[in-house]
Amino acid sequence: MRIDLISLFPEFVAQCAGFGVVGRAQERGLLSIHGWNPRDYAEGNYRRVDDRPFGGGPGMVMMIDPLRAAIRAARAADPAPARLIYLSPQGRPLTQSIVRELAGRERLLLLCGRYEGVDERLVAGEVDEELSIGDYVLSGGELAAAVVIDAVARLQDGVLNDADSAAQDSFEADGLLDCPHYTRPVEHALGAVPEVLLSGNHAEIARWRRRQSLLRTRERRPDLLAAAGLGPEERRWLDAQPDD
Ligand SMILES: c1cc(-c2cnc[nH]2)ccn1
Repeated sequence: MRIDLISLFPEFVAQCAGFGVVGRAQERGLLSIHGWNPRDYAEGNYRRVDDRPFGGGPGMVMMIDPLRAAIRAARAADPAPARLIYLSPQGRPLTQSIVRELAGRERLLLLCGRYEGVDERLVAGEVDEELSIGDYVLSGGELAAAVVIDAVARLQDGVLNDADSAAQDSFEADGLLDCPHYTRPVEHALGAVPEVLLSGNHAEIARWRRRQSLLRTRERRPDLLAAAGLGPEERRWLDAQPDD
């Protein structure tokens, strides 16, 4: 997968993407990330990329032309077509199913705004879709872009090894919250490891983990249960008393 990033701080995202699974994916040629800085396309002595908002108010707005030139340069750098995704609080909330859809694309173009945002005419004229990673305001879209890159990189063929893929299970496999995890020591002042996990009975361990995921999801994110497609035994678990 090729990812082109239009940002005033492309190195910020490249740094975030340089560690762990995503860093390894780049080293192995499974993922490439290219940065395009609108300031490199800004004109005038000060290479201006932002200006005051019409209508007054605080902050600055990113100007159309430097962004548009950077977007065009990014598109021209590779023949593969790509939709332009603008990371903004006004976007569609990012979910694992959206991540799966993005991960299937050959190429992503990610636009990161700064300041109060981007001139709406650029959004209307160039942006294909807007994505939000949550209902809060960041200093810019770069952290959101790093989240998208990490999530889609993990789904590229060959990126996750067996150890890594375990961490993919919860949302990826069934849309539920993950079950609790334990490791050595068995006994600790903070408590012991649940007996079933020491039993070696893999069927019982799998049932226990699934039940814990369901109970934890019901407790913390009941909104996720509707889409989980529960079987009859799982419904019984949820209908039973909490300590059954
Ligand atoms: C995506 C982008 C943003 C954001 C971009 N610029 C300020 N906040 C917030 C949430 N999700």
